[in-house]
Amino acid sequence: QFVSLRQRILSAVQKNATRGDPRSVIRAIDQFCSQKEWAMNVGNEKGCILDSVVSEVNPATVLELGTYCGYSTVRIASLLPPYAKFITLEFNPDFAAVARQVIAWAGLEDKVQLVEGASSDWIPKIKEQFGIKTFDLVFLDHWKEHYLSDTKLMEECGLLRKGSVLLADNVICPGAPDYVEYVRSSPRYKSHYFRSHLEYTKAEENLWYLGIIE
Ligand SMILES: Oc1cc(-c2ccc(F)cc2)cc2cncnc12
Ligand SMILES: [Mg+2]
Repeated sequence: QFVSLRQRILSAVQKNATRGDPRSVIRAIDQFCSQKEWAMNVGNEKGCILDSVVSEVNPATVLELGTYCGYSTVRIASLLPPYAKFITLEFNPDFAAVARQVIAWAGLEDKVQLVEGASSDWIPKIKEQFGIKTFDLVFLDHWKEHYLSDTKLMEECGLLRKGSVLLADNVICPGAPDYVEYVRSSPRYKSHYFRSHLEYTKAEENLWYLGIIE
């Protein structure tokens, strides 16, 4: 019967990756998506940029908006210090179900909390539900229409502080023009972008780096 793309990605991980080895999980997904079928993982080129930002920030608290199959979740979780708190929000229950299994295959289920539901519903509850004051790093990789509203919501909920870093995928493709316009014109942020390509393609893409300065 019909097997969904996310199920085929999970099968590729279970077939080709070693349990407890995050790097083999990343490699298995990248091989499947570059050789068999495109999927909207952040991919290896942007993934290396993500890795360098995570290593530089060395965050004690991380929020990821948009888990999908858990590819970037595994990349981030594998670089965090042992005491770090990492929350990833996924709206789609089918994606969340696959991501849980991918994260578990990588042996990282104790490093990350996958929460199902809408970011706009969960962001106001994070402080009391997870005992987190502010986030050192936020990776935005969910619906582009929600980048700006969710960033404003995080500000309003006091989840961002001076020094917090926000990294946003897909500011070109599919694009988040209102978000880029807002953060570029705000005195609160220092922003720059990393030039890259849309995952598994030659199309131009940027990762948008945002540092909160006040
Ligand atoms: O990295 C991404 C890429 C694309 C996407 C889809 C179709 C297309 F043609 C180009 C790009 C969509 C995304 C949705 N959420 C998170 N990340 C995404
Ligand atoms: Mg993306």
